[in-house]
Amino acid sequence: MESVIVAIDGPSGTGKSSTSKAVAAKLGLSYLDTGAQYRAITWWMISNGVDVTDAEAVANAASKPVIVSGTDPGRPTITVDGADAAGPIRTEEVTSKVSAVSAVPEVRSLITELQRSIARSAEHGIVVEGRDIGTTVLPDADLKIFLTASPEARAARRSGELKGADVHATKEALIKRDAADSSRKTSPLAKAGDAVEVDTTDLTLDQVIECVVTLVDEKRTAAK
Ligand SMILES: Nc1ncnc2c1ncn2[C@@H]1O[C@H](COP(=O)(O)OP(=O)(O)O)[C@@H](O)[C@H]1O
Ligand SMILES: Nc1ccn([C@@H]2O[C@H](COP(=O)(O)OP(=O)(O)O)[C@@H](O)[C@H]2O)c(=O)n1
Repeated sequence: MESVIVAIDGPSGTGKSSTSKAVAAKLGLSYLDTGAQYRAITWWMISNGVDVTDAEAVANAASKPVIVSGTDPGRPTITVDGADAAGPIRTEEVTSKVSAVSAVPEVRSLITELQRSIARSAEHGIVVEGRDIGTTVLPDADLKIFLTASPEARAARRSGELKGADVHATKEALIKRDAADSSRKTSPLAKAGDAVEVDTTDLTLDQVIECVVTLVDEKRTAAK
């Protein structure tokens, strides 16, 4: 197997970004954070006065922003209309509004096409992380992983990143976002039938990375 495509899905705080970046760096693959793309389009909607609760308004504006993702796992980047969006997409406002924007089918089809074209052009292969990569974006991925963890572990990890954040409030917000992402009509957060589920609650990040690298190696050996 020359080039390998790895899909890593799961809810917030399960370790998708940290695992995907490290696995891609170790194996010399590209890396794509699809959540950052949905956050970027949400940031553009907010900055341009689009009411994110108005699905029709969001759909009408969806093709306007130009979103570009840099796929080096050592230095992933994201720009919107040429402006660096890495900071602004992580605000609480974007986090609270992203599920509404990402549920709009027009947004999903545009971003899905963008993701497929990035995956196609990755010379040595790519690790793509998100919510619907194994089910919808790249159903033919060589390896699909679905990460899970208890809500308590996920909230503790997330609030550890946000200075002064209350673990209880973080847990409630996270559960609300999972519910919205899992219940939307168009490509909801879901485990693909052929994905390997890894519960990261009691694993260190290094153990999760090791587990995924081993699974990729096994796939490569089997394909020889
Ligand atoms: N297995 C783990 N054990 C402890 N902390 C972890 C583990 N995996 C990730 N983390 C930490 O949890 C936080 C969220 O991880 P991240 O990779 O951003 O998750 P996701 O992309 O699924 O939202 C980060 O601060 C990361 O360092
Ligand atoms: N493939 C994807 C990735 C993210 N998303 C949406 O984008 C949001 C932000 O994703 P993220 O991966 O940045 O979220 P965190 O897990 O990092 O908090 C999710 O809550 C989903 O609403 C999606 O719909 N499909």
